[in-house]
Amino acid sequence: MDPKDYCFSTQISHLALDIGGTLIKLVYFSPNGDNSQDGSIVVGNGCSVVKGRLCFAKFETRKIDDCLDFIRFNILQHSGVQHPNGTTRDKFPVKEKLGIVFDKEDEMHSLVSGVNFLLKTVPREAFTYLDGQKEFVQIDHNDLYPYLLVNIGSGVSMIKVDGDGKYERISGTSLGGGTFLGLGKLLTKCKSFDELLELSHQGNNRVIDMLVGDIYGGTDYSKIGLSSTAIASSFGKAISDGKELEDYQPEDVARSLLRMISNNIGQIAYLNALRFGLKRIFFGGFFIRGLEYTMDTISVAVHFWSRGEAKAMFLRHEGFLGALGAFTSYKDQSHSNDLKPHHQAVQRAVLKCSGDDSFRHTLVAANINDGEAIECSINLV
Ligand SMILES: Nc1ncnc2c1ncn2[C@@H]1O[C@H](COP(=O)(O)OP(=O)(O)OP(=O)(O)O)[C@@H](O)[C@H]1O
Ligand SMILES: CC(C)(CO)[C@@H](O)C(=O)NCCC(=O)O
Repeated sequence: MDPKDYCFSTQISHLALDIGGTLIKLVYFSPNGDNSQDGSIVVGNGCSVVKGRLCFAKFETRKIDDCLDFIRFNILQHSGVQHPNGTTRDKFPVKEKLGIVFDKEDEMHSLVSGVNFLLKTVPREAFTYLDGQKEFVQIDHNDLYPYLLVNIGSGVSMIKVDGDGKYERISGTSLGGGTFLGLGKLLTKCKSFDELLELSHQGNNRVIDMLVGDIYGGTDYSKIGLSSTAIASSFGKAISDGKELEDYQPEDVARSLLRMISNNIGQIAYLNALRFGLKRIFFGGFFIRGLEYTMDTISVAVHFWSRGEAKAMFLRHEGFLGALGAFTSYKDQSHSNDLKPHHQAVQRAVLKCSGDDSFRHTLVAANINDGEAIECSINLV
């Protein structure tokens, strides 16, 4: 288990789930203990406001049962929701596994809603990262659109956003976070994303990447704007080094791989921004993980190719865009006559569970410290 994982108990009243190719993202609302007894303050018209926090957790998709146990424990223990037969131990079909109803939301729609929500409501959400400097960007709500959203998950989606609910997926690439982790595991024998990142911190990409200087006798190719230290060919030195994989340090391989993936995404993003005349590019997805080297590489690629015209921006809650967007669509249910508690799920994955349905009576572990909680209140109609 990840050392950052720890056990805890919290109260979940509303939740949204995004089940991706690599990770499951969970956004849930946890009411404050200081609300009135049923957790809400009535404000009139039968409307009540509940104060609390939006919390974030992530789980590996292959360990979906941990996620379901986490939700089940925290919803059932606190909210008194009962399984149909009143016990948490019995088997029940996958859809009913949690004893709650999920409404499905479109993935791209959720991503866009998530970013718009963050940019409009959460202060100091967006920032630039260049030359080791993180600078928060003041977002003018009247001058937010258009922008390009680049979501780097297992694969990469590029979406032109023109307004609330106005967007088009204009491009994508299968060379994304999954490629980095998949190739990284094969090439370095590391077991996890964190291990691969740790390796990449210590590595030197120049050992394997072929630089412009390697081809041009140590000099810049200034006529076409390439410095001697620019990468001419990722992994290119391996062609003629006469080395086997084992002869390279895993740290250097990890570094080259991270650089290659980040550079490539930065370049494709820029080209798409150019295609539609977009000046602002927001990068999200769990691949980024707030990592300085990744953000720097992407920013440099965008800066370099756009000659400073376009700006790469990052988001504090980068990994939870889809789940947040699904969460924000709760309001769409406000006029529903259906009194069952609905929760949101990004529509893209079939829930898969192992055959073992026995409920563990331990507190379930979740990696909850990845996204800062957001203080907020929700209206219940
Ligand atoms: N703890 C982690 N475990 C596994 N991958 C991680 C972890 N942290 C960051 N990553 C990176 O994030 C990527 C997954 O990002 P994200 O959760 O945004 O995408 P996804 O929803 O799983 O994929 P997709 O949207 O393509 O279905 C992984 O492929 C990996 O590169
Ligand atoms: C398939 C999705 C949308 C799933 O999140 C994502 O992994 C992705 O955008 N992949 C890239 C696919 C492509 O455009 O080549």
